[in-house]
Amino acid sequence: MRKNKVWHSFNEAKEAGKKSLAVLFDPDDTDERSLIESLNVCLENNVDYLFVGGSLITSNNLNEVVSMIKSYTDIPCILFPGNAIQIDASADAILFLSLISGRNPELLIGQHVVAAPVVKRSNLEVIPTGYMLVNSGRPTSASYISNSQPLPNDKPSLSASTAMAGEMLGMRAIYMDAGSGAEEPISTKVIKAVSKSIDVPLIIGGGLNSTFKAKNALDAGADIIVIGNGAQKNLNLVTEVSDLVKFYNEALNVN
Ligand SMILES: CC(C)=CCC/C(C)=C/CC/C(C)=C/CC/C(C)=C/COP(=O)(O)OP(=O)(O)O
Ligand SMILES: O=P(O)(O)OC[C@@H](O)CO
Ligand SMILES: [Mg+2]
Repeated sequence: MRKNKVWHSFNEAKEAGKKSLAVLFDPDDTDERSLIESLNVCLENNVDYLFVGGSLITSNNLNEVVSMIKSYTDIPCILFPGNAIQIDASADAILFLSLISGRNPELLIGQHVVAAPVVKRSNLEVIPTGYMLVNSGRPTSASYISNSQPLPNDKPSLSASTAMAGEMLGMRAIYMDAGSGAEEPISTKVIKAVSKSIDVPLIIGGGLNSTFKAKNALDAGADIIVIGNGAQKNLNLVTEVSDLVKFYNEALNVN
């Protein structure tokens, strides 16, 4: 297992008050040409992390996507797996997600038992991550596939207590997700409550398809914001959101 290089970069940034941007690639929605185009934009804009994964991957190209990311960029490539078959040893790290918002044992510990020997043999950096789905209006792929009930978007203390429990269990990051393509992102009240309750890095994603929504998440306390669908539909969003993140970091004088 690699030393905790990626996690340290999450944590050092957080401690310095620095915000980071991750772009999510879903292998099912990625072809070679658009991937190269997107990677160039990520490189030009100094995107901090590249996440790769999906709730359900029907294609067989996880390895190709990771290999292309590794050969075109030196941006850390981080697996964001929907299940135990989404493991590729050539990535840099894996968010070892446990779905702590749900009560489905398969996603709390089951897939992890299946994945553990494969991950152990790899050189992947493992980042134990409490994954919390938050209701975003309509069901998302992640809420449907996980057969779990997301946290309500208007009960900050439920999310805060869940995140605290995850941290107390030893999770080294919390990823709160409204789900890919969410109609509504996670409310700022929920993000604020969670951010105040934990010390580990807080990743926020789902439905961040405008700079306005990205800014709200950052203002509320997100350390890392993730954009997926929005970037896929409009690559300019990567430039706009990374300019926003740079603006924050310059204002903090931590660039
Ligand atoms: C630790 C290992 C190996 C697996 C963990 C498995 C767990 C707990 C998964 C959590 C539940 C889940 C299904 C998460 C999916 C997260 C993800 C990669 C979302 C990406 O977006 P999609 O949900 O694919 O969006 P689209 O509907 O746009 O395709
Ligand atoms: O695709 P979007 O809506 O940007 O969501 C990104 C990610 O958090 C989904 O799991
Ligand atoms: Mg998907």
